[in-house]
Amino acid sequence: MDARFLGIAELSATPSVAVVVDVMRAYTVAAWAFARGAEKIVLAGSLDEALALKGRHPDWMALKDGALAPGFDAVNSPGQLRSRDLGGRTVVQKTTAGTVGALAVKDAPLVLCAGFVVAEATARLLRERAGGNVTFVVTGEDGRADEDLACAQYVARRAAGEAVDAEPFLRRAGDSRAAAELAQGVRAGTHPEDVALCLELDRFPFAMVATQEDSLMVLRPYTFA
Ligand SMILES: O=C(O)[C@H](CS(=O)(=O)O)OP(=O)(O)O
Ligand SMILES: [Mg+2]
Repeated sequence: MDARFLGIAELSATPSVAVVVDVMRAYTVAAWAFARGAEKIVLAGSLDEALALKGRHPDWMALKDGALAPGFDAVNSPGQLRSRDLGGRTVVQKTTAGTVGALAVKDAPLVLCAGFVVAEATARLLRERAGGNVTFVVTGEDGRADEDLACAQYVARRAAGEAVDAEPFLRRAGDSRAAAELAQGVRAGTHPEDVALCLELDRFPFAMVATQEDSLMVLRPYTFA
């Protein structure tokens, strides 16, 4: 497997396989949403689109990063989301980095969204499905967010079949700017356990696959047989 690690702005051609990484916090939140019963997550391109979707589907749950805003039901916090019952619900998610990264590769034949919580399942799906080039979209900080880069590099090595000690990768993520800002309350819409929840390696057994459905980018869990 040939792995490339690119920021969103560095994406030029449509990759054949894309792994969109957002550890803090979009794809940790998405994984928790599925763990709490959500059926699917629609990745919205803007706050207005998220609100319009919610307007057309009042039973859907609209989620944004930052502070809660009128029309939205939840924020991008795994600590807050993990106590919600989302059984059968559709979530609409709009965040600064994670959802933008997935929409940037929406035409790729295979798009996975990942964080540490689904690292091994993501690597397993890559081992099963991706033989050649894999583009890891490092969504944070123009491709330099160390929590995302560390996770991407870890998954790439596991996908290549290497035995890898996860601890240095998790430590890098824990020392990242995003972790510090979340812990210090610099970012809005947080929970005290958000950083720890984002660093739970393989918390969930499923991968997350995004596909286009009726012009929407829709994320669903992928469970192995
Ligand atoms: O909610 C998050 O952690 C970030 C937004 S911000 O950097 O805190 O403003 O969004 P994400 O797309 O999950 O990185
Ligand atoms: Mg992020």
